[in-house]
Amino acid sequence: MKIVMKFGGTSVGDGKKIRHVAELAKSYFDQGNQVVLVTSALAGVTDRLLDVATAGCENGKVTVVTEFITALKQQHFTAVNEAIDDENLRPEVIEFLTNQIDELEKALIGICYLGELTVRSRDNISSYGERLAAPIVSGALRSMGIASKNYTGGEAGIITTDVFGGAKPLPKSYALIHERLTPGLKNSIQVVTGFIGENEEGTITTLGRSGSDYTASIVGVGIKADEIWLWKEVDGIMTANPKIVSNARTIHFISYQEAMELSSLGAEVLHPRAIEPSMMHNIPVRVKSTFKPDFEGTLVVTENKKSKNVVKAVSMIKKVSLINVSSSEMVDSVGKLAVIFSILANKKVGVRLISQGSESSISFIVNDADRVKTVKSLKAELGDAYTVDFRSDVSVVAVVGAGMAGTPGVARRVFTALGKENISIIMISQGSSEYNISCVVSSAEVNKAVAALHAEFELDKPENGKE
Ligand SMILES: Nc1ncnc2c1ncn2[C@@H]1O[C@H](COP(=O)(O)OP(=O)(O)O)[C@@H](O)[C@H]1O
Ligand SMILES: N[C@@H](CC(=O)OP(=O)(O)O)C(=O)O
Repeated sequence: MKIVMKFGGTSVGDGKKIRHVAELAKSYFDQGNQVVLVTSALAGVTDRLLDVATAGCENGKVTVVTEFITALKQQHFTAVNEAIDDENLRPEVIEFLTNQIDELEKALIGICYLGELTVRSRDNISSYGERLAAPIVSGALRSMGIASKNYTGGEAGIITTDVFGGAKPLPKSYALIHERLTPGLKNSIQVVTGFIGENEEGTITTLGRSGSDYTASIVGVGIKADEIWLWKEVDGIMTANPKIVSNARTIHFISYQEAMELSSLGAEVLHPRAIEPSMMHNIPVRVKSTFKPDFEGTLVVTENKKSKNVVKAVSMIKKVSLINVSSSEMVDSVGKLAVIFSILANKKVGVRLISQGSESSISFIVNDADRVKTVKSLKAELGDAYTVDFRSDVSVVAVVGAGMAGTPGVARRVFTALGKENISIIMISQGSSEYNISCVVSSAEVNKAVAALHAEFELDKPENGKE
């Protein structure tokens, strides 16, 4: 089989974990599979890179950068020593990392002096997490006797749009990936950085936070993989976030559509765009636990295997704000909603949920980070005839499942379960696909809401009797 294996930040959290990841990939390669490995940054590194860049831009303190660089070197050099046994290989990897970290330091110091952090330089800075991880993973494989080479996303052929922080691959990427990675498939494991690509001028871009899943899917299409495996710290896609609901269960089969709905409704287990390339080319995606490799995990495929559960999973979105726009001007008029959403589009604000209760008002959910500019621009551009209110103490809870389509009574069960827990519903939204029902509730009650819906739809019970 031809498999793309992606390992997330927790899976490559330190040198010992990287060694485990390399052993896992090697075991599948030794069984006769062709493997391309996509790696994320070591856990927490991307956040720290962005934090230091933001701090450097705001306070200009070069010492903050130098202290960070010392710690970053220490962390990655320790990982090299833990992951790579072959002492002859270590100096080469250390030299590669040193050069990368020197470049990074110069870029960060430049930000301190200029006091400016553009979207382009944010992408450049945040790309270093993966660029430092990939040579260590590749070195660990070579140390185990497997031929291996590491590539940045751009070097592997991922050429993207110019949308820094949310770039998408250009169609020509797939042929390039095929041309560049296919020759090495038979006798090596090639390691590609997740999360990053480059635009047509060769400038680094990123595919959005948690974008390494998306990279795996893109590479999978490029090399015409039989399967894409996303290795995680959890057992698979589960009926709820297991950190919130302790009796959440692994979902054995889920359709592409359901997985996409779940991830766009907050289940952090997958990047929202990750499924799309695989779905377009009908490549099965398997979500597995790095720490329990023999467990089958979740298979994401086209066909939605019959499940007795109408609801497959419950998810939630935190750090959002509810915006409400109302005006009598909206009654009996044409084009007013277009005006409102154009204002948001011009400010590059994405809308996560919409609900229109009456002709005179519309409510929608945006990321909390976009709240201030959303309210300010709506007030400025709509004028005094409109009222713009917001609430920032809210979260979204959603039930997702293809079985909900055409099944009466699901909404009643959602509202009753929340009502029994005294949880007030602030806003409701259902897509016409009927694959989800989403409710906005107070953030203080969202964990309770997830647990209540998980219990109501008996998601703690084995699906189709299967453990
Ligand atoms: N429905 C869900 N199923 C599984 N994990 C979920 C779900 N919702 C949220 N999560 C969270 O998603 C994370 C996925 O695992 P992780 O190894 O962090 O992935 P990655 O490193 O690839 O981003 C876990 O921390 C888990 O708590
Ligand atoms: N390192 C990037 C990309 C990524 O996908 O990471 P992870 O697989 O650990 O979520 C991020 O933190 O956003």
